[in-house]
Amino acid sequence: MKFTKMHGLGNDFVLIEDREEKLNLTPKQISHICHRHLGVGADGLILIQPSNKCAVKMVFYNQDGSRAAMCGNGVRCFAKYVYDHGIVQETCFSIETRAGKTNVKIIEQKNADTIVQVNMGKVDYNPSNIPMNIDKKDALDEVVYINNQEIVFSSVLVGVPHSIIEVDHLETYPVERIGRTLENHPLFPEKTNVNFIEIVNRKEVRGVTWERGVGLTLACGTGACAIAAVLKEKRRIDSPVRVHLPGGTLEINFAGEHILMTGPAEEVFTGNLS
Ligand SMILES: N[C@@H](CCC[C@H](N)C(=O)O)C(=O)O
Repeated sequence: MKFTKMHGLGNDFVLIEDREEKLNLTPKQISHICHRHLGVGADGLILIQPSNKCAVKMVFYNQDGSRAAMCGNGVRCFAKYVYDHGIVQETCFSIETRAGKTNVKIIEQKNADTIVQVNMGKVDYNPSNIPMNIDKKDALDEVVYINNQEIVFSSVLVGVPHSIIEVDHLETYPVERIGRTLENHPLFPEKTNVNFIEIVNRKEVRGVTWERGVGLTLACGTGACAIAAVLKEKRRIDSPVRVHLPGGTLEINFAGEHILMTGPAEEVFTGNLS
């Protein structure tokens, strides 16, 4: 089975063409392929399938084999792959995902990277859609206690559930412990991704993401959009905002209620799975 390894700001993926939709990979096989020692090594696995609604369909799995509706860095890699391999010929096209139709634009080739802009759609603030077990109109500035420590967080849906926690110092904050605990908190029946942020100024934010089904990653595209959306809602930033992540920077713009995410995608190597 042929595969291509790609990444977007260090958030890395194994891409496999499944044009006949016959690949029935089990969660165990997916986590084996993504395993850093026993497999290719990746944060997620992406299948490229045909679509009768859009130009092409992206099926996304996390490193642990769980399915996710959307992946921001993954969709940029996917867009680069289908464009470079002639599966689509246009520079602007639509991709079917479990979160709906996503429009992408191949912007430019910059050294090894292709810069891709993705219309990530509207952010959903309704807790029942996140989903979250609270009876409120939004989940901004909620409080939980983890080991008697008060944690203030906001949650939204950007195709997948995201929670945002503002901290004083990203470098010293216990991101793994709090991330894992909030990911699995009973408030979130389908778990949550957790983003820790420090606001630099009205145009720049630093962040790190604990991803559902993965753990700490070098970047998270949907996470960067969730961070920008929550901070804009609270009038703490202005569009466009640059979200600096351990693997690099994403630019997030607002076009009305839609979020535009711009960033790189790079192919690393190809191979065959035994
Ligand atoms: N890395 C992604 C998000 C992937 C899905 C996430 N782990 C989930 O389960 O919701 C991104 O770049 O958006």
